[in-house]
Amino acid sequence: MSTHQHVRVAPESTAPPDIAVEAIDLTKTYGTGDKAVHALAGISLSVPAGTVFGMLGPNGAGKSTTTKILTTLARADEGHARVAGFDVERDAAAVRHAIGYVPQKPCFDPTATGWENLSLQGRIYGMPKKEIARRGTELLERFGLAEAANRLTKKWSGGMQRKLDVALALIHHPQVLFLDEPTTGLDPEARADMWAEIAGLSKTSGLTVVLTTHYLEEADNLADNLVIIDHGRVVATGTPDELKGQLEGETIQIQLADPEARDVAVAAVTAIDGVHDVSVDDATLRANVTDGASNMARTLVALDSSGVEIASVTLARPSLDDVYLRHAGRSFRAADEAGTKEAA
Ligand SMILES: Nc1ncnc2c1ncn2[C@@H]1O[C@H](COP(=O)(O)OP(=O)(O)OP(=O)(O)O)[C@@H](O)[C@H]1O
Repeated sequence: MSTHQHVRVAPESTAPPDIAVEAIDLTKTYGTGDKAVHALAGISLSVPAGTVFGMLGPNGAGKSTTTKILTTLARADEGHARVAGFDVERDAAAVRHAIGYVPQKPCFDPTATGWENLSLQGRIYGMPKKEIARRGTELLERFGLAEAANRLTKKWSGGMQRKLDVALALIHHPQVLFLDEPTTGLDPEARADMWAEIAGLSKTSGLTVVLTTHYLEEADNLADNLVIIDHGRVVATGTPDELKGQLEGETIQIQLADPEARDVAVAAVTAIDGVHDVSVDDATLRANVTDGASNMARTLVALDSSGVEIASVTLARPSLDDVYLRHAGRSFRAADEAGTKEAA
């Protein structure tokens, strides 16, 4: 792992398991009494080896806590987890050797060059000098950092620094790479670049990647399978397409001119046959419709007859936001904002 600590060499393991990560009923409470925060209320998940797995959830959902337990940095109160075939509690040292971990906060040394950072990381893992040089060169080239390798990393761009963090986590050839919010704070171009790197890692190196994100688009783009986490529980699981496929038809999204009209609007739309899962968040009303074109027309007529003014209307295929809304009862954005406020 990429935190600066010594780890023992892993015991001989048999062939890599088909399931790279498995968690069963993990619970975790921080604090006690009135101050207790139930961060995890029974998280279970299973990650096939060689795939990208997404843990998607709003701020405060429990993604980082789950990652910390799987990377041996925190202990669950209850439940079990195995990573790369090793139990996270009984074989913690073996787990640490089998994984790379990129936390939310940068872990490179800004006062050292890229090359010095990689070299130090290799020494922490007890790798021979020649192997550090070989693997370091390979990683610098793979991430397009070779030209900058001898410059101080504090002068690198945010995207380059993030890629160095990933390279550091990969120096010792881990089987499973954990990425905690890998693209938070990056500009759109650097984010797209990082997505391409992450997708490439599992496709070309057979690495298992477990990433946490609160970007719906990131999970949709990258994850072969994902869990949606809300309030410390898994509320939905599947491939992005399976999850979206659970919602039949299309989604109508209507921006109300006056948020005060939302109750009247919901009542009017709910009464229409073929319109389901009507919800409203501030001034945005959403509903699923089986036959988009004709139900869109009926919806607009119903709102007009009820005296509800409309600012704009869109019709779209269901997104992961709609999946989240169905399971959590509120939009992802609203939950994300609430989670940020709770944590403050
Ligand atoms: N060390 C801690 N002490 C007390 N409460 C904590 C601690 N770490 C996390 N929490 C709380 O546990 C809950 C889950 O936090 P966690 O960081 O796992 O969520 P998250 O989904 O990763 O969110 P974020 O994206 O904001 O990191 C939150 O309510 C958070 O405030």
